[in-house]
Amino acid sequence: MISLDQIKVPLDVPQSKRDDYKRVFFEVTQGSGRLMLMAGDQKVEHLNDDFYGEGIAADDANPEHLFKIASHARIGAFATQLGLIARYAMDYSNIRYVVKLNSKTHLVKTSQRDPLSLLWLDFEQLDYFLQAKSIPIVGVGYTIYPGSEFEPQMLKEAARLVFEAHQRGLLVIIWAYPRGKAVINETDPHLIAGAAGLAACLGADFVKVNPPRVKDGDPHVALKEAVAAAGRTRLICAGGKEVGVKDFLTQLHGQIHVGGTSGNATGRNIHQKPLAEAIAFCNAISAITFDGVSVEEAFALYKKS
Ligand SMILES: O=P(O)(O)OC[C@H]1O[C@](O)(COP(=O)(O)O)[C@@H](O)[C@@H]1O
Repeated sequence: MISLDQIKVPLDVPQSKRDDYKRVFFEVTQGSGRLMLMAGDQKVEHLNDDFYGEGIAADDANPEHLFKIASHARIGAFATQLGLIARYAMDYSNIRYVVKLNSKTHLVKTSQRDPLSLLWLDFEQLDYFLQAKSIPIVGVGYTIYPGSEFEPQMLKEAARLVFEAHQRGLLVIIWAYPRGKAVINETDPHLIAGAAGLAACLGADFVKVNPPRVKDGDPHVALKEAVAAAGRTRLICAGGKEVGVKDFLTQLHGQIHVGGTSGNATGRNIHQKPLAEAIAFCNAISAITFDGVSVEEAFALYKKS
């Protein structure tokens, strides 16, 4: 557990917003310093590939499934685009929202053109919701693709976004995915560590990376370089394609307790399940992330729910 006065408030958070920032950080991490983020931005990134088809629960065909899960399960926060929030949050106002401010589809392949994902909105639109105070917006998210020929544009937007968000007492999560014709291996541990350090230089509060892959040895040990490179920016791992529940919980436990990560941001492994199972799965992930329970205890919680 961490106490409020142990939270290092970045210097781009004005004095008037320091308490807001600390409160949001404490709420989102449930006092643990770790983040359990439910990722619901894939309706853009992967269009309907992640939401309809073999092995995917029929519940997932409708975007409201995401909100039903997020509002009934134990999660730190739910990340999605502002348009979906505007359409559903009036019925799901108990969710802590992270607004994903840039997104792109996967239709243009990297082999055709390097990835470029730019801001959809300015903070002026976000301020409309922040001032209305009708729904809890706790942070913003932005994806960078280090190695893309368009990285300068994304880095410039990301740096300004961090400043503007911190000026409002909001948290910032940077999705850092090395990608582009110049990137030979997106899951190389050393490259992922570089991307994590880049997010630290942007001033992010959390950086999300895809877990590194290694030919031999423990992939969780390979995470240590990235966790160290991120410094005070806390590193979390993406969930990836759906795997078995126990395998996922084992992987998460190893990432945290061997790799030293500060949690996880999961999409498909949660929302491709029917509602009851998805909620139970979130609760099991949160028990590991926030309460430090064992894989067996978390799996028992999942089975019981
Ligand atoms: O690496 P890709 O294919 O661009 O995936 C990006 C997507 O993966 C995530 O980072 C995590 O989602 P998953 O847990 O489903 O992998 C999403 O937030 C994001 O939209």
